Amino acid sequence: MTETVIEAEGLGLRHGRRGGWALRDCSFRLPAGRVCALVGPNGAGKSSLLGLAAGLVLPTEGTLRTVPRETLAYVGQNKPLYPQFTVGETLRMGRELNPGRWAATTAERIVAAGELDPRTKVRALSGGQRTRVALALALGKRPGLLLLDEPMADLDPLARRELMGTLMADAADNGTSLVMSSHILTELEGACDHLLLVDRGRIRLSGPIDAIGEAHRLLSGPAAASAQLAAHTVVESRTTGRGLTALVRLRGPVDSGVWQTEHPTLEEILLAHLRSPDAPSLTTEDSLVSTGVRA
Ligand SMILES: Nc1ncnc2c1ncn2[C@@H]1O[C@H](COP(=O)(O)OP(=O)(O)OP(=O)(O)O)[C@@H](O)[C@H]1O
Repeated sequence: MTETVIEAEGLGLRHGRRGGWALRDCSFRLPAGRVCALVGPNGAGKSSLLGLAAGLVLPTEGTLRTVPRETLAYVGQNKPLYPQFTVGETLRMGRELNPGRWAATTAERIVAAGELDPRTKVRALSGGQRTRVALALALGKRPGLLLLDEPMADLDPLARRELMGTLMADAADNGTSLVMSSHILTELEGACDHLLLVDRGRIRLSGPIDAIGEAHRLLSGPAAASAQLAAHTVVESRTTGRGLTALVRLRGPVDSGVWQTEHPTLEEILLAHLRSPDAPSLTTEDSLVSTGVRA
């Protein structure tokens, strides 16, 4: 089995003793070398999951294993940087904190691509410019696993495209595993090959994007034939007049004389799951937690 960079089992998190569960009963495995989209609506638990993976908070229940701390980098939504440092001092700090592994050229190239003057104080930077410095610091660390909480949120479209390209190139060249959160799938689709859909603190979908796509079909047919759907796992079904459309996971053959079958888009799959909170979740083969596998 491929190396694992995150393995969660029965993971749960409560913020404070009186708080509700931000995450509950989450089990999944992220194989090394994947670029993973962590998607879900506002308040779903994405930041909580990244905070747990980054070791910023401890689980209330269950376990999460990940890579050693020195090979992990995390860029949170608030981009914690020292405001009184200049950009140049921030990169020097990166070098001093990561002796022997600091990728000076990578970090400097990211900063230079944003035309940032190394003498500018961090507090004088815009939100998007701070994101750039935070990404330079994170990639400079040459992480084995890079966790990014809504990295693209305050970047303009050009910077977004350029930095996404830099992240992808780094992942390809150095085998960096990436987890990027967003509540907008289209922001990450195309760049990612693995998906974690979190909703109301639960993992709803987990696995390679190809496998998740392949597992689902969109069926259209007469509402009168709806009983036939019981042979499959129905994620969502909608009736319009005499017609019925259903997003299903097939468990056997479909009568092609009755149903028209299509491959749904990833967005259709996600939206159907979000609209149907009671639909069973799906964890595809290689992201199943197998007891005994060490990270
Ligand atoms: N520090 C905290 N104290 C108390 N509750 C919190 C705290 N942080 C998050 N929560 C709660 O935990 C749940 C999950 O929040 P989280 O920030 O992980 O969601 P998210 O998916 O990242 O959302 P968004 O897309 O809006 O950033 C929410 O109900 C939120 O109110």
